[in-house]
Amino acid sequence: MSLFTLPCRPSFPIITCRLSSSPATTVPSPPPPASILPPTASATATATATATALPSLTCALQCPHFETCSGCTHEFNLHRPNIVEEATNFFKSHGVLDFTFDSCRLWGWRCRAKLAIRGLSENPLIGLYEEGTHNVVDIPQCKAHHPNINAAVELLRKGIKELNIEPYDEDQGTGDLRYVQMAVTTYDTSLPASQRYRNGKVQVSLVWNSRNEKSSNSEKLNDLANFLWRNGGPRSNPQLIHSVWANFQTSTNNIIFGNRWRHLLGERDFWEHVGGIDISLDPSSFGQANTRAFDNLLRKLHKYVPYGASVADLYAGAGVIGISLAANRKCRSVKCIEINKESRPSFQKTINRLPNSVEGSISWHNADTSIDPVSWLVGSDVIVVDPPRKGLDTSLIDALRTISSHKPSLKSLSSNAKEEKRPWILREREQAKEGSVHVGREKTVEDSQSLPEKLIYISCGWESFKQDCKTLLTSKKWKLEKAHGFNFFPGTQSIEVLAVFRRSLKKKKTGKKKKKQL
Ligand SMILES: C[S@@+](CC[C@H](N)C(=O)[O-])C[C@H]1O[C@@H](n2cnc3c(N)ncnc32)[C@H](O)[C@@H]1O
Repeated sequence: MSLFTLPCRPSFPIITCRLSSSPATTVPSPPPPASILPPTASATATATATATALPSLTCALQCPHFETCSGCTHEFNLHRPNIVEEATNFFKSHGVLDFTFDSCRLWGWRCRAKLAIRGLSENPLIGLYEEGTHNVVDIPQCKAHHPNINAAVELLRKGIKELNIEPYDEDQGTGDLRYVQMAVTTYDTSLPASQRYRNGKVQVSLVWNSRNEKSSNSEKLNDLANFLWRNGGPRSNPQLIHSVWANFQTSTNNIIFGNRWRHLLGERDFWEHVGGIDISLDPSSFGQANTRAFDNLLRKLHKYVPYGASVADLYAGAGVIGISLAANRKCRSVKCIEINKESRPSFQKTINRLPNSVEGSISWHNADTSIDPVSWLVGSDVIVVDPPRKGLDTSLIDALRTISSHKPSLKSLSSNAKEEKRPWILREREQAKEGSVHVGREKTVEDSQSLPEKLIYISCGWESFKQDCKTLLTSKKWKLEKAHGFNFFPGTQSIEVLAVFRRSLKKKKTGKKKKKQL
């Protein structure tokens, strides 16, 4: 059976709403009647409008899994979650009157999904946990997923049934298949740009309940991978599956991935194009779920970084933000700091593909931002932070709050210098070895001692952002200059924030010393 006769291959909604400014007093539109038809391609719109002007009918989730699945909490007005109101008021109260909100793509936006697999081989459940439980809800028609994730899930379901693959049983610790990660690449330059998104190919990572590929159930794993490849690989038209990976995990905790990864079939490297650069992402590295919205954010971010700046990208993952700045803003130096060592190969591949015209030093450091954060601040003009939902580490917040008191200590300088000898840099095309340093430009003493003038905070956790923002502002060391919101997770009450802070410089005393009165 061809993939396209599968009953659950969804239609492809491509409505895009775009709000350029965010009036604080928008009245939410009433919910649409239950019987409205799903949006169609003819409803495509890219409009600059206020929320009240947009018909809510075109912006409703209309997902059959709403309420049973925990993924979405917000059914109507996807283009403008209520939190935007709160954000607008929050930023206004801190002096930013022109907060903008980009509502981005409303359906089919999720290009990266981790799904649990439970149930029985004859009736597998592939989806998310029901709120507050470990009961998996099947979500074959998820409206958030890129449609090709849903198609790949259906193919996987078919494979599980045909090959009698046993889904994982959490209580017993038995079964074969625990989770699947599906990641879509829309990078295919053989297609016209307008067709690339809808023809995205899916990298499938099967989380297998065994220690490694030599375990007794590994034959089944290979059978399942071959099934996916035979039915969705290059022989199917259009190709659905980009590649198949295995991850081995036997622990009984809730951690999805184990440490062992194996590439099984298809292309090993996964490429995407965002922020003006080609990026490589291995399945073990962090990747943003909403590719299009992330691209919008990066393009906005570029404008806030001066040409030739020296940048520290903290919580960098595979360094996508930092490298994109290096390429677009001709940065003198970019340091990416990331705790997960698995992100290193992706960083290296991305660097190798940069055009030769990108000069300057770009490095990736496997380090914990919370340990000696001052050493990353000193010598940078701009700090970019993109922490997990819980927000900035306390030690980093403290370093930023007391920033001007950081005369670069000998410790900071030497620890930075020490790090500089160890980064995983670099441009393999220049045959740099691990442990060697590529510096496009010698570091000057002046560089090493300067303190950042700008802090750019990218946040996926609104509550922690508000807290961190207030802490920075009450320190009087930072002023909030600009803020933008992006609809990274339509269907939820979450937004991604890009906030720009400028360091308050002490005014120099201009008056002459008063003469002592005689
Ligand atoms: C929201 S992700 C952002 C990744 C990257 N900026 C991107 O957009 O692809 C947060 C990243 O911070 C990393 N991280 C978490 N705690 C960290 C720490 N203490 N020091 C350094 N990196 C950390 C995580 O591993 C993850 O890759």
